Amino acid sequence: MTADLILRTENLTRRFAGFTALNDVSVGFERGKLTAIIGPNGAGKSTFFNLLSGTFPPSEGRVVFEQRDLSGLKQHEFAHVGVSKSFQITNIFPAFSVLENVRIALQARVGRLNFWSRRAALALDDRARELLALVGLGAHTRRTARELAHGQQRALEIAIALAADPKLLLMDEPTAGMSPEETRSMMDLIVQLAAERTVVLVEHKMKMVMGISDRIVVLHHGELLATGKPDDIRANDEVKRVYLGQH
Ligand SMILES: Nc1ncnc2c1ncn2[C@@H]1O[C@H](COP(=O)(O)OP(=O)(O)OP(=O)(O)O)[C@@H](O)[C@H]1O
Repeated sequence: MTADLILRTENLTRRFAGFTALNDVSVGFERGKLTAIIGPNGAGKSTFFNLLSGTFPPSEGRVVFEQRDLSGLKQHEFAHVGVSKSFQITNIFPAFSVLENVRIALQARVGRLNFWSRRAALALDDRARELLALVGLGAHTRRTARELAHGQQRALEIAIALAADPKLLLMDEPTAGMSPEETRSMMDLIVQLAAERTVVLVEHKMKMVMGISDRIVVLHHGELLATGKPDDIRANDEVKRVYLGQH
């Protein structure tokens, strides 16, 4: 049986001034699954993420989402085709309330026309509250975004990414800089989100994603080292060798 792939890369390559950060990576991502892209420092994970999310174009090869070649698509067009991302860097309006931050993201999606109808505005508020409840911020809707703890700001970014109702959610090191407690609740949230949509996340810490991912993609020196189920990856000698001494 062939897997139902929502996203695949074909010979994806990215060079920076002659240095090849990602080399000839062809890999598929299954629909409805949680896939983690892992690899040691400098493996090419961020480069891969930025190519998947359209931050910059490949030097060679292509990214295909639902049979559509995304090459040449502008950054904002990714959300329109169903791909949203949550960044490592915060992407929120710090002076606005938590609710407003999500409402603005929802507004961007429905367009200007509906904005002046009171009913439409209330529907947006309801949806924003729903998304905030989903990410665990239901009790914080009126606070300004800058008042939130780091982990809560990351959760807010996710609510903003979900406002586009993506088929595919891309996350770059979602637990970076988090306390152990924040990390645990973020992992729970990721599992919950992955139950309803395809999630691809980049993560430096291998142990953390092993327990929650359906599939793992391992990069090393910009190349695809292995791909498979967590158990296969754990047992893979090359992966063990690459990670030895790292943790
Ligand atoms: N804009 C750039 N210009 C030049 N070299 C770059 C650029 N971006 C990345 N690189 C190089 O490409 C390689 C892969 O970097 P990348 O950030 O993709 O790795 P990574 O796996 O995300 O690493 P880390 O876990 O340390 O974040 C590194 O050697 C890096 O120095």
